[in-house]
Amino acid sequence: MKTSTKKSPFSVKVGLAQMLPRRRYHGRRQRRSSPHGRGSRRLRRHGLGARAADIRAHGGVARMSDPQLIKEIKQSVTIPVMAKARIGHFVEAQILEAIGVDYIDESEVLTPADEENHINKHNFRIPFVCGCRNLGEALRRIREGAAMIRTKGEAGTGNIIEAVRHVRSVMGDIRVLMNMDDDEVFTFAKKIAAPYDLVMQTKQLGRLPVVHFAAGGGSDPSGCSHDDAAGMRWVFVGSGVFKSGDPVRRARAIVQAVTHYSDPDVLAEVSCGLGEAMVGINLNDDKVERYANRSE
Ligand SMILES: O=C(CO)[C@H](O)[C@H](O)COP(=O)(O)O
Repeated sequence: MKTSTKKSPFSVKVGLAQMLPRRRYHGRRQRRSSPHGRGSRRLRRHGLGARAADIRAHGGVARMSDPQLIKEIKQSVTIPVMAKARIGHFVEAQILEAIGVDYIDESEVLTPADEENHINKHNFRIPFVCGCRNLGEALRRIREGAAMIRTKGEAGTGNIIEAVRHVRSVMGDIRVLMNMDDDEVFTFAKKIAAPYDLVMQTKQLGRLPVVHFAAGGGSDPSGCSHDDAAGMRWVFVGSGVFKSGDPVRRARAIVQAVTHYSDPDVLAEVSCGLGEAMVGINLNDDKVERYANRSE
Protein backbone atom coordinates (compact mmCIF):
# COMPACT_ATOMS: atom_id res chain seq x y z
CA MET A 1 0.00 0.00 0.00
CA LYS A 2 1.47 3.30 -1.11
CA THR A 3 1.65 6.18 1.35
CA SER A 4 1.47 9.78 0.17
CA THR A 5 4.79 11.38 -0.63
CA LYS A 6 3.46 14.78 0.45
CA LYS A 7 4.91 15.86 3.76
CA SER A 8 2.15 18.13 5.05
CA PRO A 9 0.29 16.80 8.07
CA PHE A 10 -2.86 18.52 6.78
CA SER A 11 -5.27 17.53 4.07
CA VAL A 12 -8.35 18.90 2.41
CA LYS A 13 -11.25 16.52 2.47
CA VAL A 14 -13.53 17.17 -0.46
CA GLY A 15 -16.57 18.68 1.08
CA LEU A 16 -15.69 17.40 4.51
CA ALA A 17 -13.20 17.28 7.24
CA GLN A 18 -9.52 18.13 7.53
CA MET A 19 -7.29 15.68 9.31
CA LEU A 20 -5.58 17.14 12.30
CA PRO A 21 -2.45 15.58 13.71
CA ARG A 22 -1.90 15.79 17.42
CA ARG A 23 1.02 18.01 18.44
CA ARG A 24 2.18 18.71 14.90
CA TYR A 25 0.65 22.07 14.14
CA HIS A 26 3.32 24.65 13.48
CA GLY A 27 0.99 27.51 12.59
CA ARG A 28 2.30 27.52 9.01
CA ARG A 29 0.18 28.74 6.14
CA GLN A 30 -0.38 25.60 4.14
CA ARG A 31 -2.76 26.74 1.43
CA ARG A 32 -2.42 28.86 -1.63
CA SER A 33 -6.13 29.58 -1.36
CA SER A 34 -8.60 28.91 1.39
CA PRO A 35 -11.00 25.98 1.09
CA HIS A 36 -13.51 28.28 2.73
CA GLY A 37 -13.29 30.55 -0.31
CA ARG A 38 -13.22 29.33 -3.88
CA GLY A 39 -13.50 25.64 -3.10
CA SER A 40 -16.52 25.81 -0.86
CA ARG A 41 -18.34 28.28 -3.13
CA ARG A 42 -17.85 25.76 -5.90
CA LEU A 43 -19.17 22.98 -3.73
CA ARG A 44 -22.34 24.96 -3.26
CA ARG A 45 -22.56 25.98 -6.90
CA HIS A 46 -22.25 22.39 -8.06
CA GLY A 47 -25.00 21.47 -5.61
CA LEU A 48 -22.92 18.55 -4.41
CA GLY A 49 -24.26 18.71 -0.88
CA ALA A 50 -20.93 17.11 -0.11
CA ARG A 51 -20.54 18.07 3.53
CA ALA A 52 -21.90 15.46 5.85
CA ALA A 53 -24.34 17.93 7.44
CA ASP A 54 -25.66 18.95 3.99
CA ILE A 55 -25.96 15.37 2.81
CA ARG A 56 -27.95 14.59 5.93
CA ALA A 57 -30.23 17.59 5.39
CA HIS A 58 -30.75 17.07 1.64
CA GLY A 59 -31.34 13.32 1.63
CA GLY A 60 -31.42 11.46 -1.71
CA VAL A 61 -28.56 9.43 -3.14
CA ALA A 62 -25.14 10.81 -2.22
CA ARG A 63 -22.41 9.95 -4.74
CA MET A 64 -18.74 10.68 -5.32
CA SER A 65 -18.11 14.39 -6.02
CA ASP A 66 -17.72 15.64 -9.58
CA PRO A 67 -14.14 14.72 -10.64
CA GLN A 68 -13.82 18.16 -12.26
CA LEU A 69 -14.45 19.80 -8.89
CA ILE A 70 -11.89 17.54 -7.24
CA LYS A 71 -9.31 18.40 -9.91
CA GLU A 72 -9.93 22.12 -9.32
CA ILE A 73 -9.52 21.71 -5.59
CA LYS A 74 -6.29 19.81 -6.17
CA GLN A 75 -5.02 22.64 -8.32
CA SER A 76 -5.86 25.31 -5.76
CA VAL A 77 -4.31 23.75 -2.64
CA THR A 78 -0.83 22.50 -1.78
CA ILE A 79 -1.97 20.01 0.82
CA PRO A 80 -3.19 16.45 0.24
CA VAL A 81 -6.76 15.98 -0.93
CA MET A 82 -9.02 13.18 0.28
CA ALA A 83 -12.19 12.31 -1.62
CA LYS A 84 -15.04 9.96 -0.82
CA ALA A 85 -16.20 6.89 -2.70
CA ARG A 86 -19.35 4.97 -1.90
CA ILE A 87 -18.93 1.78 0.12
CA GLY A 88 -18.25 -1.06 -2.31
CA HIS A 89 -18.12 1.27 -5.33
CA PHE A 90 -14.77 0.24 -6.77
CA VAL A 91 -15.40 2.14 -10.01
CA GLU A 92 -15.74 5.45 -8.15
CA ALA A 93 -12.47 4.56 -6.43
CA GLN A 94 -10.81 3.83 -9.79
CA ILE A 95 -11.92 7.24 -11.05
CA LEU A 96 -10.59 8.97 -7.95
CA GLU A 97 -7.29 7.15 -8.30
CA ALA A 98 -7.13 8.06 -11.99
CA ILE A 99 -7.52 11.79 -11.28
CA GLY A 100 -4.78 11.61 -8.68
CA VAL A 101 -6.45 12.30 -5.34
CA ASP A 102 -4.14 11.58 -2.42
CA TYR A 103 -6.48 9.44 -0.32
CA ILE A 104 -9.90 7.84 -0.68
CA ASP A 105 -12.44 7.67 2.13
CA GLU A 106 -14.72 4.67 1.55
CA SER A 107 -17.49 6.39 3.35
CA GLU A 108 -20.80 5.47 4.92
CA VAL A 109 -21.73 9.15 4.54
CA LEU A 110 -22.33 8.47 0.84
CA THR A 111 -25.13 6.07 -0.10
CA PRO A 112 -23.63 2.55 -0.05
CA ALA A 113 -23.31 0.85 -3.45
CA ASP A 114 -22.88 -2.69 -2.11
CA GLU A 115 -24.67 -4.00 0.97
CA GLU A 116 -22.33 -6.94 1.47
CA ASN A 117 -18.87 -6.05 0.23
CA HIS A 118 -16.46 -3.21 0.72
CA ILE A 119 -13.95 -2.25 -1.95
CA ASN A 120 -11.01 -4.63 -2.26
CA LYS A 121 -8.49 -1.93 -1.48
CA HIS A 122 -5.53 -4.19 -2.26
CA ASN A 123 -6.33 -3.57 -5.93
CA PHE A 124 -5.32 0.09 -5.57
CA ARG A 125 -2.10 1.96 -4.98
CA ILE A 126 -3.83 4.92 -3.35
CA PRO A 127 -4.32 4.76 0.46
CA PHE A 128 -7.87 4.33 1.76
CA VAL A 129 -9.41 5.35 5.05
CA CYS A 130 -12.47 3.44 6.33
CA GLY A 131 -14.80 3.93 9.28
CA CYS A 132 -15.37 1.62 12.23
CA ARG A 133 -17.54 1.38 15.32
CA ASN A 134 -15.53 -1.32 17.03
CA LEU A 135 -12.32 -3.33 16.85
CA GLY A 136 -13.73 -6.13 14.70
CA GLU A 137 -14.95 -3.69 12.07
CA ALA A 138 -11.61 -1.85 12.08
CA LEU A 139 -9.63 -5.07 11.53
CA ARG A 140 -11.98 -6.29 8.78
CA ARG A 141 -11.37 -3.04 6.90
CA ILE A 142 -7.62 -3.37 7.40
CA ARG A 143 -7.76 -6.94 6.05
CA GLU A 144 -9.46 -5.50 2.91
CA GLY A 145 -6.50 -3.12 2.53
CA ALA A 146 -7.46 0.05 4.43
CA ALA A 147 -4.31 2.03 5.22
CA MET A 148 -6.06 4.22 7.79
CA ILE A 149 -9.01 3.78 10.13
CA ARG A 150 -11.37 6.39 11.55
CA THR A 151 -14.24 6.03 13.96
CA LYS A 152 -17.56 6.45 12.22
CA GLY A 153 -19.20 8.62 14.83
CA GLU A 154 -22.40 10.12 13.44
CA ALA A 155 -21.48 12.31 10.52
CA GLY A 156 -23.25 15.59 9.95
CA THR A 157 -24.70 15.85 13.44
CA GLY A 158 -22.14 18.10 15.13
CA ASN A 159 -22.50 15.67 18.05
CA ILE A 160 -19.53 13.67 19.27
CA ILE A 161 -21.42 11.15 21.37
CA GLU A 162 -21.16 8.36 18.78
CA ALA A 163 -17.50 9.07 18.02
CA VAL A 164 -16.76 8.83 21.73
CA ARG A 165 -18.71 5.55 21.90
CA HIS A 166 -16.65 4.16 19.01
CA VAL A 167 -13.33 5.40 20.43
CA ARG A 168 -14.19 3.84 23.80
CA SER A 169 -15.22 0.58 22.17
CA VAL A 170 -12.05 0.17 20.08
CA MET A 171 -9.67 1.30 22.84
CA GLY A 172 -11.52 -0.80 25.45
CA ASP A 173 -11.29 -3.94 23.33
CA ILE A 174 -7.58 -3.32 22.73
CA ARG A 175 -7.04 -3.06 26.49
CA VAL A 176 -8.95 -6.32 27.05
CA LEU A 177 -6.93 -7.98 24.29
CA MET A 178 -3.62 -6.85 25.76
CA ASN A 179 -4.45 -8.52 29.06
CA MET A 180 -5.58 -11.73 27.41
CA ASP A 181 -3.71 -15.01 27.42
CA ASP A 182 -2.45 -15.82 23.89
CA ASP A 183 -4.52 -19.02 23.97
CA GLU A 184 -7.71 -16.96 24.28
CA VAL A 185 -7.08 -14.87 21.18
CA PHE A 186 -8.50 -17.47 18.76
CA THR A 187 -11.92 -17.32 20.38
CA PHE A 188 -11.76 -13.55 20.79
CA ALA A 189 -10.98 -13.16 17.06
CA LYS A 190 -13.96 -15.36 16.24
CA LYS A 191 -16.19 -13.37 18.59
CA ILE A 192 -15.33 -10.01 16.99
CA ALA A 193 -15.32 -11.54 13.46
CA ALA A 194 -11.80 -10.35 12.74
CA PRO A 195 -8.78 -12.11 11.17
CA TYR A 196 -6.73 -13.87 13.85
CA ASP A 197 -3.35 -12.57 12.60
CA LEU A 198 -4.50 -8.94 12.77
CA VAL A 199 -6.02 -9.46 16.22
CA MET A 200 -2.72 -10.93 17.43
CA GLN A 201 -0.77 -8.07 15.83
CA THR A 202 -3.04 -5.55 17.59
CA LYS A 203 -2.44 -7.34 20.90
CA GLN A 204 1.32 -7.20 20.40
CA LEU A 205 1.34 -3.54 19.33
CA GLY A 206 -1.24 -2.36 21.88
CA ARG A 207 -2.91 -0.36 19.12
CA LEU A 208 -4.38 -0.80 15.65
CA PRO A 209 -1.73 -1.74 13.09
CA VAL A 210 -2.56 1.42 11.07
CA VAL A 211 -3.09 5.09 11.88
CA HIS A 212 -6.36 5.63 13.73
CA PHE A 213 -8.42 8.85 13.57
CA ALA A 214 -11.32 10.05 15.68
CA ALA A 215 -14.07 11.30 13.35
CA GLY A 216 -17.75 11.99 13.10
CA GLY A 217 -19.37 14.97 14.74
CA GLY A 218 -16.30 16.82 16.01
CA SER A 219 -17.29 20.44 15.63
CA ASP A 220 -15.82 22.28 18.60
CA PRO A 221 -12.41 22.53 20.32
CA SER A 222 -13.43 20.73 23.49
CA GLY A 223 -15.06 17.87 21.58
CA CYS A 224 -12.04 17.28 19.37
CA SER A 225 -9.60 17.41 22.27
CA HIS A 226 -11.91 15.06 24.20
CA ASP A 227 -11.41 12.45 21.45
CA ASP A 228 -7.68 13.03 21.76
CA ALA A 229 -7.74 12.65 25.50
CA ALA A 230 -9.70 9.40 25.12
CA GLY A 231 -6.65 7.97 23.40
CA MET A 232 -6.85 8.88 19.71
CA ARG A 233 -3.76 9.98 17.85
CA TRP A 234 -5.43 11.95 15.07
CA VAL A 235 -8.71 13.81 14.57
CA PHE A 236 -10.88 14.69 11.56
CA VAL A 237 -12.42 18.09 12.10
CA GLY A 238 -16.12 17.68 11.37
CA SER A 239 -18.19 19.42 8.77
CA GLY A 240 -20.10 21.09 11.62
CA VAL A 241 -17.36 23.72 11.61
CA PHE A 242 -18.81 25.02 8.36
CA LYS A 243 -22.22 25.31 10.01
CA SER A 244 -20.89 27.61 12.70
CA GLY A 245 -20.84 31.41 12.78
CA ASP A 246 -17.09 31.75 12.12
CA PRO A 247 -15.67 28.57 10.52
CA VAL A 248 -12.11 29.87 10.07
CA ARG A 249 -11.78 30.96 13.67
CA ARG A 250 -13.38 27.77 14.94
CA ALA A 251 -11.13 25.58 12.78
CA ARG A 252 -8.05 27.39 14.06
CA ALA A 253 -9.23 26.93 17.64
CA ILE A 254 -9.76 23.22 17.02
CA VAL A 255 -6.22 22.89 15.67
CA GLN A 256 -4.90 24.51 18.84
CA ALA A 257 -7.15 22.40 21.07
CA VAL A 258 -6.09 19.14 19.44
CA THR A 259 -2.44 20.18 19.62
CA HIS A 260 -2.70 21.10 23.32
CA TYR A 261 -5.39 18.61 24.27
CA SER A 262 -3.92 18.01 27.72
CA ASP A 263 -3.56 21.69 28.68
CA PRO A 264 -6.85 23.06 30.08
CA ASP A 265 -5.47 26.64 30.11
CA VAL A 266 -4.92 26.58 26.35
CA LEU A 267 -8.27 24.84 25.87
CA ALA A 268 -10.00 27.58 27.88
CA GLU A 269 -8.27 30.30 25.92
CA VAL A 270 -9.01 28.91 22.47
CA SER A 271 -12.64 28.14 23.35
CA CYS A 272 -13.41 31.80 24.07
CA GLY A 273 -15.47 33.97 21.73
CA LEU A 274 -15.86 31.54 18.85
CA GLY A 275 -19.34 32.79 18.00
CA GLU A 276 -22.27 30.60 17.19
CA ALA A 277 -21.70 26.82 17.11
CA MET A 278 -23.54 24.46 14.78
CA VAL A 279 -26.95 23.78 16.32
CA GLY A 280 -26.34 20.05 15.87
CA ILE A 281 -28.59 17.02 16.20
CA ASN A 282 -29.44 15.09 19.34
CA LEU A 283 -29.02 11.39 18.80
CA ASN A 284 -31.55 10.16 21.32
CA ASP A 285 -34.21 10.47 18.63
CA ASP A 286 -34.79 7.16 16.78
CA LYS A 287 -35.88 9.03 13.66
CA VAL A 288 -32.33 10.27 13.01
CA GLU A 289 -30.81 8.01 10.36
CA ARG A 290 -27.65 6.26 11.61
CA TYR A 291 -25.06 6.38 8.86
CA ALA A 292 -22.75 4.39 11.12
CA ASN A 293 -25.01 1.34 10.78
CA ARG A 294 -24.91 1.33 6.99
CA SER A 295 -22.16 -1.27 6.77
CA GLU A 296 -20.28 -3.69 8.94
O1 LIG B 1 -15.78 12.17 6.21
C1 LIG B 1 -16.06 11.48 7.10
C2 LIG B 1 -16.63 10.16 6.88
O2 LIG B 1 -16.62 9.89 5.52
C3 LIG B 1 -15.81 11.97 8.45
O3 LIG B 1 -15.87 11.01 9.40
C4 LIG B 1 -16.74 13.07 8.67
O4 LIG B 1 -15.96 14.12 9.06
C5 LIG B 1 -17.79 12.79 9.66
O5 LIG B 1 -18.81 13.77 9.70
P1 LIG B 1 -18.66 15.22 10.28
O6 LIG B 1 -17.93 15.92 9.23
O7 LIG B 1 -20.03 15.72 10.44
O8 LIG B 1 -17.90 15.11 11.55
